Amino acid sequence: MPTPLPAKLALEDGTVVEGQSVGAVGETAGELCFNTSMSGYQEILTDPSYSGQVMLMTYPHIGNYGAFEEATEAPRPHVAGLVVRQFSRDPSNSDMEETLAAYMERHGLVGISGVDTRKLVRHIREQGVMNCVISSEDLDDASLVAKAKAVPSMAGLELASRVTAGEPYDFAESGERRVAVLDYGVKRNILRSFAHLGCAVRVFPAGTSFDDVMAWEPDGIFFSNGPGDPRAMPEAVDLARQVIGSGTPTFGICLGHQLMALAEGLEVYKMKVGHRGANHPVLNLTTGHVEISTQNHGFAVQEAGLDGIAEVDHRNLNDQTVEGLKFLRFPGFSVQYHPEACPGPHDSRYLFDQFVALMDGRELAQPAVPEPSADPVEDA
Ligand SMILES: NC(=O)CC[C@H](N)C(=O)O
Repeated sequence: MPTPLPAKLALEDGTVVEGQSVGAVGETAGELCFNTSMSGYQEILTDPSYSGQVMLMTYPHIGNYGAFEEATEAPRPHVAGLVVRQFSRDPSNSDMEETLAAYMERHGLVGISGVDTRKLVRHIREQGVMNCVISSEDLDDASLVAKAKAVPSMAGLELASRVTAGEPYDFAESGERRVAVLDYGVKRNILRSFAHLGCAVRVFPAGTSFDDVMAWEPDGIFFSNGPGDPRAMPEAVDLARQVIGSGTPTFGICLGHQLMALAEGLEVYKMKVGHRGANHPVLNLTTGHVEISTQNHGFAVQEAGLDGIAEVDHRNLNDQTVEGLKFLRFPGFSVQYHPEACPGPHDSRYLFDQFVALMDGRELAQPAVPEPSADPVEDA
């Protein structure tokens, strides 16, 4: 195996770290984020919500089960770059179609390994999220730091137009009810989740007019996840306002949740450090149960001003931030986290069933949680 080329990671605050090039040789830039998932690197790399973000994986060993199409959330990677502690260059897995290195090279994805990821995470946690550059071409510290400083801030950045569908398309043509998906960078498993529950699913590009969405006669409207700052998306907020005004059942995930909140006059803010991982505890305030959730967001809905507009029905147990809203003025709800998982646990999958119930005009059933067994061996 050839010796990997040297690479550097530079942060806008002047921090520079040396490592080895992984994936494509080249240079990339974006907001440096970290994800605490212990597996699922492919789902993370291909999540369109990560457009414009360089992903640092806190799990120390990445690439160890190779790469395969089935584990992707989109046809290509969307992260701007990858930062890892140890990169597996010679993985072995009967399901893999290629190595992660080959996948990254094929898609021009630049990465760096050999980085003290724990130290960097502690740095970002203390200082707040910041922009960075990874390069295996330019190894001059001052030049790299200057490039990192020049990366536009994520605050105020509209990125959904980069990843939305070019044309409307049917993901599932037939079903008992029709879900119109507003695509700001939708993950495949959200579409699969609706189809699996017997929904016809039509995906509409960002920028589709209210009339064009309604002409399809949807039973429910879904605002998808996606990259960037929702406050820089006035057109999408306007559309959400029209949808809300029509009284059509509405559901939103992550960016979609933020857009629905903005449409109802609530505020969204940029967090010091976002939530990204597959192990974040969320309290369901209706059932009193804790869900272990998948998360990927750097913005959040402000709790102030909710009176008469929405109730917080899910809350993050790490920092108490708003994780879910039940709206009071129209039939709709939204979550900041990811019930579609991919990667992650399925504790929150019931939210898709609840949306189907809302479209059908049925009572929203709460998820059944098994009683813990007295004998831990029985659980195994
Ligand atoms: N996964 C998402 O939809 C992310 C939403 C938004 N871009 C944020 O970072 O908060």
